[in-house]
Amino acid sequence: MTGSHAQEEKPMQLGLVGLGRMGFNMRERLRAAGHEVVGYDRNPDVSDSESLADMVSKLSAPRAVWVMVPAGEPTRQTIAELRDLLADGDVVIDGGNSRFSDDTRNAALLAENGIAYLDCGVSGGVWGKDNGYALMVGGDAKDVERVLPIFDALRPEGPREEGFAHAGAVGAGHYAKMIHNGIEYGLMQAYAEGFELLEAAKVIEDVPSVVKAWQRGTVVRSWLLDLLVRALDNDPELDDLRGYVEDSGEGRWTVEEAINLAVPAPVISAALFARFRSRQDDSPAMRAVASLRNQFGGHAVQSAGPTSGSGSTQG
Ligand SMILES: NC(=O)C1=CN([C@@H]2O[C@H](COP(=O)(O)OP(=O)(O)OC[C@H]3O[C@@H](n4cnc5c(N)ncnc54)[C@H](O)[C@@H]3O)[C@@H](O)[C@H]2O)C=CC1
Ligand SMILES: O=C(CO)[C@H](O)[C@H](O)COP(=O)(O)O
Repeated sequence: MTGSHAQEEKPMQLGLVGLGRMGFNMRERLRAAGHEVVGYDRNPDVSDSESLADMVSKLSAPRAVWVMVPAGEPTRQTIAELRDLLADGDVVIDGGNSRFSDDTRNAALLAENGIAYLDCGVSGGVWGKDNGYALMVGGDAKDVERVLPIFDALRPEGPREEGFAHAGAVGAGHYAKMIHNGIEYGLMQAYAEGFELLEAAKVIEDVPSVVKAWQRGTVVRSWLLDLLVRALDNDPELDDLRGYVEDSGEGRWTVEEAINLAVPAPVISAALFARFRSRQDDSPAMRAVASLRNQFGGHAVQSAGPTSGSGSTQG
């Protein structure tokens, strides 16, 4: 981490649960900023503590604990355990990609023992250690204020408002991160379709050089474009990997919200569905379309060969 934040001056102690791709680097960044981090991970190779209880026992009250484990059951379970290990006046921050609807439940559970709760959407991926993490926080202002030195150490350098937002009450941080990820799906899909079109067009002789040229001065320059350039530097036609794309849930939740709010979100929805399509070897829907065209118009279909899509054409 280069340079410094004016707000970093108050060193804090933090318990950090989950030291994987994100938590491990966050621990590094926090320590580099002068904070004391006591980590716990189920993987003893990276853990500073033997158990969650052991981690908590190494912290001085009032304690702050950041949870950075997989979203869903592992996060809910960790927070339920923290409810019994922590006490009145402590605070828990969930930095994972939890669904915003989990936050009210987690906050209520912790409140039973007087423990405060903040939800924090984190963006920056595995690059955050050096670049900083953009943070979107939900919860009470007084709790946000308490852990501001931690947020300041994690966020990118520069004006706080350009890498940090107290987005609203509990749930607002994860809601903001959900929409961020929905946008991420749409942006990635647009670059991906542009890439495929460039590849398909016979007029373009060097696709990576065109994409690289877009990095400066263009309307479409962005960090995702920079990452595409980086990927094409290593593998100019991206043929070292399969076009199979998983999803974590964030895109689905964004589309669910679009439906709940009756907000048209055709780009994000299409990007989500493109991922589902990427997991199919053949498309039952397209078999139905081909079959119907054949039924009504006698249009040719391809027979299913030993490998889908490679069959012969039938009139
Ligand atoms: N990888 C990314 O780009 C980003 C991930 N996130 C979120 O951050 C969280 C962590 O993600 P990653 O670090 O990528 O995942 P990861 O799978 O690399 O790491 C998760 C870590 O948590 C540990 N763990 C799992 N259950 C545990 C438990 N009950 N107690 C203690 N440790 C436990 C695992 O051993 C592992 O080291 C997830 O909620 C994810 O959605 C958020 C922003 C970006
Ligand atoms: O939050 C992230 C980036 O901002 C994570 O990388 C997340 O896993 C991306 O979402 P998905 O796995 O659904 O593509």
